Amino acid sequence: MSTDTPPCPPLLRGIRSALGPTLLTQILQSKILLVGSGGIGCELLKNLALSGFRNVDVIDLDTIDVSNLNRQFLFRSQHVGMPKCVVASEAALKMVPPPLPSQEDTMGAKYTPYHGNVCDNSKFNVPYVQKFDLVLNALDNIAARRRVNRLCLAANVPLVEAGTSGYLGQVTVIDKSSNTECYECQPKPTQKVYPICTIRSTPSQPVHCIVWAKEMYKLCFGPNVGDSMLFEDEESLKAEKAAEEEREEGDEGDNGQESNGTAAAAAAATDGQESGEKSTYMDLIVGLRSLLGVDNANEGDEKKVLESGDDAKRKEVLSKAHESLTALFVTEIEKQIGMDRYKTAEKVPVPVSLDDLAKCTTTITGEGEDHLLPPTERKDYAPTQIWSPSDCIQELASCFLDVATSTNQPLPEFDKDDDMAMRFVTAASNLRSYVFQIDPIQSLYSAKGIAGNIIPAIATTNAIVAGLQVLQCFHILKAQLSASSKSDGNGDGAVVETSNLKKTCRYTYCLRDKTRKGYYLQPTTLPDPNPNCFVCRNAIISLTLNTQEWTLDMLLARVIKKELGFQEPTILVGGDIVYEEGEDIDPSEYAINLPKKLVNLPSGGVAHGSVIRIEDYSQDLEVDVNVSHKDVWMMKADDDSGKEKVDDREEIDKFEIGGKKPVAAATAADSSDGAKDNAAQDPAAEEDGDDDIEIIVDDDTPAKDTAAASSNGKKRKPDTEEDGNKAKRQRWTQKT
Ligand SMILES: Nc1ncnc2c1ncn2[C@@H]1O[C@H](COP(=O)(O)OP(=O)(O)OP(=O)(O)O)[C@@H](O)[C@H]1O
Ligand SMILES: [Zn+2]
Repeated sequence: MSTDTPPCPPLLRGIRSALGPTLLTQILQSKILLVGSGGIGCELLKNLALSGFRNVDVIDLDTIDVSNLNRQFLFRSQHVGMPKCVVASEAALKMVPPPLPSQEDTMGAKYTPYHGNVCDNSKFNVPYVQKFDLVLNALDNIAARRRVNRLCLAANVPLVEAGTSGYLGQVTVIDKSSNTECYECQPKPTQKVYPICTIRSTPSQPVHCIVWAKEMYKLCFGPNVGDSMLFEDEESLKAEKAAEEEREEGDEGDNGQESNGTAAAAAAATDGQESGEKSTYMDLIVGLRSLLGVDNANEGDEKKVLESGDDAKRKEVLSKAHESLTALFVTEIEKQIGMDRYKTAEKVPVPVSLDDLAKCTTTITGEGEDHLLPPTERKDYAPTQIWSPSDCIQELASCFLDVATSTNQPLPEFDKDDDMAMRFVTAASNLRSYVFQIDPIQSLYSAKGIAGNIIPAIATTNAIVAGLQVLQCFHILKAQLSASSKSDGNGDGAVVETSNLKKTCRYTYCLRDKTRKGYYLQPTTLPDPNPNCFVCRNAIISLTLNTQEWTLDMLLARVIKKELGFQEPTILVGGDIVYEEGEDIDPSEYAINLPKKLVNLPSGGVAHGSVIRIEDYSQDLEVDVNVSHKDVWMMKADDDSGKEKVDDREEIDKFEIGGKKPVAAATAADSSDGAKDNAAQDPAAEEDGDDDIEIIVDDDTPAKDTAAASSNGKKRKPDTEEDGNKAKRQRWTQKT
């Protein structure tokens, strides 16, 4: 970067007075990458432009939605549907103070949009990031943040990371050469944790019913029926039955005492259905999927199951839907009551009335009499209305008809912004709430808030956080400037001084309530890295799973990609490659190993005590994984008995990443109990990959501690720097 001082554009004289001419020159000449041009990103772009930054790349994968217009102020209604990064870059460019007339060409500002996913390694890789003086994150999900974190570490470029959640926000600087904590040094607490048995059989809050309805949506329309935690087939039931028998044997050996006195534990032990017997609705729903064309569709298939005017088919769909809904909301409920499942429950469930269910077959959509239309098609419809049970039935019927007339099969994963998905989830969850007498019944509008786990975005918090990010940019540029001038001062230039951002940059919290000293912003020093972080410290990871049952495919999808965030992994066992992905690599070469059990992999296989090496050149990441074999999973009861209780999740699905993987911030800060740190994972329940997920784990898993810490909504108010560092248990739960 040249240090010639260009003349100052008139509108930047204020900046020059405040920061000095040298830093202004640095600002004018620096190259910045901004990832995300949503809520924070729009604010940031405006700040960058008005501060004089002239060379900015903007990456965003999204297009503008009407719902963005209230706070993403660079967008107007005519921009709806256009790429965010394009519109935002154009708007910001117009705000860049114009150069002096004589400087037109050399001072020309460039705001370059890239409409794409930052995880796309072919475009946004280490050499790309190395071109920048610093990177700014304005993202809303963990996967993308994780990706940028790794790219910046690999490229050794400082990253200004930020997030907001309602009135709370935080900004920090991650810099490899300054030895700061990285984004992944502290694992991210997940937002909600619900016991599986609560969702399946003992719901008590609207949110339990909504989580259930989202699983039901997956069961009815999802790309893979087995992905729904409500799915049952012979095989899974057989395994469940075997597990139960084992449990019973274990209990006998323990004088037959109930391991945990709580009603939830009792329900968990038997869960939703008698072991070995499918729920009454299961086969009907699987049949309905097939009738709707969910299972038999091929990609790009233009054929609809139900053409307009085909009354016979329409009748068939509605009649099958009626049968399934009756099984779901009447027969199965009666069966459970008959089995005394709710003997001790405060409220015994009440099946939906058969009269209401009959509305299913009379539902009409499109033109017709008002009273026969589903609620969302009526003239007076408003998303804040509360639907009666018969409204819910009609809405569900219309969803089934929509799917039958759609060519877009199988449906994508649940998305709160998808109209049909929200209609389905609102109706199904409310019917369940009616059955279990849970208040309040939700409107579509409020159900959407719960289903998407939405904390309303506060434009002011975004603005404050973006302001703080730009202040950090000034500090970084200043430190880079002083480091380069010191290096130059060595005469021969042989020793390159690196900037230490810990001296100048701050981790800053944006608080809702004032600190004792009366401040709403709480700056603290940049934390040191977690020595156990496998991303920035190359720490060894320990992994416990059933090596005789897990296949390489499971390991790859559930642990290596989903948990550890590898993008293009190469997996080595005993020094030999057993799997490889990436550009120029033939995926079929190692495909043969994917279905193999870990113990049967080449080079001696993976068993207790084996070490697997995983490398990812796209992220410049290598890690060793110490594997332990485990096939019986015991868990501690949450009462004081200290007695162990069998974890009743699918044995095969269980794994534990522990020891060397950074522990959850909440438990790390609060507890010295190592057992808590090793929360068993339930990958089946962790389908979604972003911040908005509800993780569903069983009762008594230590993950509960994490959830409590992240969802209690109370944030510590750090008054001193030390307090501020402790408050990091709350970090990174932000949405935006
Ligand atoms: N992997 C990614 N690559 C590029 N851009 C991303 C990626 N993930 C998220 N983004 C972008 O980051 C921005 C985050 O901003 P923000 O959350 O304010 O926007 P939003 O998703 O439109 O808001 P909301 O979710 O509240 O409706 C979005 O514009 C989103 O498109
Ligand atoms: Zn780290």
